[in-house]
Amino acid sequence: PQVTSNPKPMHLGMFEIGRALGKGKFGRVYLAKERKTGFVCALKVLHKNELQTGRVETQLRREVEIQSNLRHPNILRLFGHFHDSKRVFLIIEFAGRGELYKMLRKAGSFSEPRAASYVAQMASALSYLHKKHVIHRDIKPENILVGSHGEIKLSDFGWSVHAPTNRRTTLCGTLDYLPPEMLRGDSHGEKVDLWSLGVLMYEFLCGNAPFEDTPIETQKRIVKLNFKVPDFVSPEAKDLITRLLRLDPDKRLPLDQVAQHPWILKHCSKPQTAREKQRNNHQR
Ligand SMILES: Cc1cc(Cn2cc(-c3c(Cl)cnc4nc(-c5cn(C)nc5C)[nH]c34)cn2)no1
Repeated sequence: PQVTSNPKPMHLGMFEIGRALGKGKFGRVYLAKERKTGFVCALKVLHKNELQTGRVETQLRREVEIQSNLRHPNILRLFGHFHDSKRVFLIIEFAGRGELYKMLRKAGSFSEPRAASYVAQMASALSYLHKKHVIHRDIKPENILVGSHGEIKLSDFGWSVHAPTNRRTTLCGTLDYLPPEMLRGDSHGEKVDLWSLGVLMYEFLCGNAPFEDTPIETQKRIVKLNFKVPDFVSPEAKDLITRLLRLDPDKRLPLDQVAQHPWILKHCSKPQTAREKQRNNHQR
């Protein structure tokens, strides 16, 4: 829906509701079409009573506040929101190819060119976020969707905050992606997303997270940096993973150097236009 200068109140009747696309802890997501314009979107329906018991209203408010102001090709758009007596509705960009983690589970692991393309797109999205001093804090395959041209879309800003900060809400879900400073409850900054990018890249290439274990063992392995990159991973990819998975946040490779890393350049150099090919051939 185009946001007009005099926005009319939004309500459920504006939308034709289609099939369920997925479900999360506090509700479901449906395919939806705005009746007036035919605009297709995803409508996330959350139940107020469950939000209250889950004490996640603050996170939801933050998710709406942060995500509605973001504009980047690799960040899922939040176009607007409205509510009725029982439910909150988020009008979200529809990602045409669905959830990345389902693709990862089906494929087992991704090829190095495919993983490099995803890591490069993530680095671009995170660089945009960090320039706005927003940290995502919950980078994992489950929070990445895929657009209709195969581009990735970072979503679920329920854990995002403005840096620096420390955590006030109890952690829930997998610990696999948490950096040591968040496990310790220390104050932390944008560099937590660099650690999670390293965990994400490892999982893309290996099919499992580097510190995957029982919750207690995972925490011990994270703080001791106890992981091994399998031999089938190329030396360049292993180099990038080890430059991101550093206990000291200040030693993690900055995003602009991630984008320029040999492994990324090897797989992601943009295809040359015919003119560029012609010019390069003349220069040989
Ligand atoms: C509640 C709740 C559920 C979820 C997880 N979730 C996200 C979606 C979703 C969104 Cl938000 C936007 N676009 C989507 N496109 C799909 C999709 C496309 N195909 C071909 N298959 C699927 C599935 N899902 C989308 C659905 N569930 N987070 O909070």
